[in-house]
Amino acid sequence: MSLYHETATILSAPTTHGGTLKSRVFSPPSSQKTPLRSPPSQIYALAVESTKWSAVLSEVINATDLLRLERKLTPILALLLTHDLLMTKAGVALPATHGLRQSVERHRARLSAELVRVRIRRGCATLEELRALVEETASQKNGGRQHPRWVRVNTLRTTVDEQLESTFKGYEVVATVAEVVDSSPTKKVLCLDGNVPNLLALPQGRTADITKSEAYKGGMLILQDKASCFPAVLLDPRPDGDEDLIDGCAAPGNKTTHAAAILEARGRGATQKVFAFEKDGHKRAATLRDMVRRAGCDDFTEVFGGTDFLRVDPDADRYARVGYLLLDPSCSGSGIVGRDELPELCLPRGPNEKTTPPTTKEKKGKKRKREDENDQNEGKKEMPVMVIDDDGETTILKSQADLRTRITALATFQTAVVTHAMRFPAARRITYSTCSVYAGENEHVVLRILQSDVARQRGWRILERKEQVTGMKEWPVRGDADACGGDLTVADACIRTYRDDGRGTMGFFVAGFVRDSDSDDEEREGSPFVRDAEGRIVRDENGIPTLRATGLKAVDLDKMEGEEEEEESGSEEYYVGPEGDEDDGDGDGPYVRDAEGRIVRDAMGMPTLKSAVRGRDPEGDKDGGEEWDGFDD
Ligand SMILES: C[S@@+](CC[C@H](N)C(=O)[O-])C[C@H]1O[C@@H](n2cnc3c(N)ncnc32)[C@H](O)[C@@H]1O
Repeated sequence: MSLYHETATILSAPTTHGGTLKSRVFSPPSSQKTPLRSPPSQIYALAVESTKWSAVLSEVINATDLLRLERKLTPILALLLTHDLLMTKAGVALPATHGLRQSVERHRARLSAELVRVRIRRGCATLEELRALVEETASQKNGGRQHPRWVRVNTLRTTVDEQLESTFKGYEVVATVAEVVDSSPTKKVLCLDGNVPNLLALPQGRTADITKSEAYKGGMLILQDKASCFPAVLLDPRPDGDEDLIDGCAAPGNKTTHAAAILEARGRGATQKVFAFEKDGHKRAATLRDMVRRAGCDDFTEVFGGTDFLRVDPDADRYARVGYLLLDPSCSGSGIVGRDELPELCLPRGPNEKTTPPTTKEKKGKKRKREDENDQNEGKKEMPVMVIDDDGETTILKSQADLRTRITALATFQTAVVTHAMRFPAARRITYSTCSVYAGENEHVVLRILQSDVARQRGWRILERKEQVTGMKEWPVRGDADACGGDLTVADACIRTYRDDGRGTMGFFVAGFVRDSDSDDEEREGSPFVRDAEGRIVRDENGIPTLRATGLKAVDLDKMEGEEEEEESGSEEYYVGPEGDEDDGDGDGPYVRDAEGRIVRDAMGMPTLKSAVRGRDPEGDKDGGEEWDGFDD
């Protein structure tokens, strides 16, 4: 069977049977009689792209009367072949003499001419504009209107400023995610996120700008949902004490490389390391290694592929200095955006279907039939379903009881992973995250962890909201109080995101744990040196640290003799622009820039809005004015 027949079969199967399109293609049930001969990735891509284009292409096919002229073509085959003929560079992936290929190539000129008409009818001046419109429409159908394309700038290899000057040159920098998602799909706009440093939001329609860029290929840009950046930000690894960091469930490596980038940006100690564990010893481990290398942290990150984190000995010498652990174990993946949703498939009319409008009687009959079908589908939609976990595991769930059993099993594993992490002797900060929306995998797991013997014996407690790093503390969506048994402190400490709430993220959950005996503040209390907001020891240009007790340089004899230290300027000269809207019409966007045109950020990397600076008393408030609290909220 050809790629086209196989894809047609997959697309024709009722979606209530056999799970999502992805699962049907990549993990077909063992009951499937004939295994797929074409590469699953090709089938999947053809199915998704043709579905996205199906409204446009059905109009083209209907206008050319293709199905009446080519009686061997079914509507779905006509759609798939026309897609490849008109929308891909390579054309139809069949030999030139193949009957299917000829059946559409014979009509190439008319099909192309009709495509131009359809494009003009949709008000698009170019095919590129039509493509963007199709992408936009598809993402709206996925609830994607609220979902920008999130891009993490990998500071191990580049900076936001460098990227604004290169990959995103010519982009308008706007102040809110809403402006990005509401802009025209072809518009070059982006915004800098207000919760996660070095994260950009772009319109979905500009994804190709990223994926085709040298920066992306060179590991400078990483496509990562905003919510998936929260764990590394909340973990907040610092260089004090030269503590090592573990990612216990690491592949494909988004969070490992993010945590490594944060550590490096803060002046990683010369011996500080990241250990990344991945149970899968094959593809996922290879992807993790590749990502670590591409992201540029392989010199201080050790990858342990094929290693079960639960079997790693916390008391081994190698891990004696592990202070931070990031845990993002397998979960139900129920918060992932776009997992089940495909845009609606519109098929062209068959040769015998009428083009004239149906009579009232026909309409009534059809309506009743459709309602019957819908009712049946509604009944079937719930169960059975095939769920794919976030790490690709497929499970068939026949009933709500099955779902509960699955969540309970996952929760037991998730609890075991975090309580195991709590056994590392020097550990003092842990994050636990899932891309699940179920309380059973989230708040309930947090409560179980807090009540565990190891947590009590070793002094672990929840990382409260007020102790969280800037950006996470301000995130407004918190844990579910009921699911936390009414414990408001724990609920407020938990961070949630929902995929349909207009904040542009996937569904996600993260919570942090700290050890009381070893908390950050106490650690810093014990430190003899002054540290900046990022935890770095403050040094002068010669590298001499500043003593906390005296505020003097540790070996600065002049100062010790009482000489006044020259006051640091503290406030650079910023061009803020005249009063008015955020952009001020000066063409350089809503943010404050320094004399060299770079966006000014605070110690956490958050950009400074002009409006925030404008309200400031020029004499007072030298340390930054209003606190940044995010764009979305
Ligand atoms: C949710 S994914 C991690 C995603 C990753 N944090 C990221 O952001 O790229 C969970 C990963 O944990 C791995 N895993 C599951 N059980 C594990 C275990 N006991 N030890 C180590 N890794 C495990 C899975 O194979 C999967 O790759």
